[in-house]
Amino acid sequence: MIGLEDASVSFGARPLLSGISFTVPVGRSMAVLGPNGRGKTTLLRALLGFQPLAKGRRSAPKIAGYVPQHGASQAKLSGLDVVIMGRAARLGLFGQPSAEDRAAAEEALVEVGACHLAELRYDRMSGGQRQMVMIARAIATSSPALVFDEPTSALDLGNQSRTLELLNTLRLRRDKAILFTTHDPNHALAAADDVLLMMPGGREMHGTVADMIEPDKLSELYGVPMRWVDVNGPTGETRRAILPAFAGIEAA
Ligand SMILES: Nc1ncnc2c1ncn2[C@@H]1O[C@H](COP(=O)(O)OP(=O)(O)OP(=O)(O)O)[C@@H](O)[C@H]1O
Repeated sequence: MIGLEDASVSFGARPLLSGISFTVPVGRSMAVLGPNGRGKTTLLRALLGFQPLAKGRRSAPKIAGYVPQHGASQAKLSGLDVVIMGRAARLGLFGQPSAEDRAAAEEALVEVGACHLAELRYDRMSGGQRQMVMIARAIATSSPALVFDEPTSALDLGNQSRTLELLNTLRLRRDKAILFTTHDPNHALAAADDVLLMMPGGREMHGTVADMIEPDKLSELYGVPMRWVDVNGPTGETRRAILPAFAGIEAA
């Protein structure tokens, strides 16, 4: 289980998170949505112990699979080496990766569909390729907690779709607590059970995807009118998507 209980974070005199509580049990996935600068990254960092709490408590396993929004450069390491680093916390200070660690890293690369990145230097990869490698690294930890900060932000639509399918597959195995931030409510529809809406002005709302991902709440969250649309899926099924009606978009 991962979560925060009555947690507050301040930067200097500025309170950013105030008495926030949520839990993500093993077997469920929660999406966090909120406007830029509202505190989503800070919330993840507080949960993982990278950001001190002014008040409250956090629950997280000692080793978590974490994909930060902006990964470090990992200069000159291959994709596989970066994924093997996900095993590092299990190795101790001077431990060398075993054949088993290597196999787990290779398996994680297969799982995210990024075997072709194993030998490529990480610092020469595109933003999207790095993101896939970092997701593999998180999976390679074998932690029961996976925490992703905007895991699809650098990905094209095809890779977004594949990554969301992967997140959904991980969700449906029901053996991990998964938390991810996103700016697209459709990502919550695709891969989450629950949603935390960090509303403007400091309020939070928490509930199931069905209760949280709906036009009125999202219009309030972003200040943009939202509407449901039906889109045909590849096998003729109807998929519901929720879209912003940006100014300039003509009525359908
Ligand atoms: N170490 C820090 N010191 C001071 N202020 C900080 C620090 N880290 C974050 N902040 C501020 O806290 C606020 C929230 O930042 P955070 O990155 O958590 O937002 P976010 O919701 O993830 O934003 P985005 O959607 O743009 O990624 C921002 O105003 C940011 O400048």
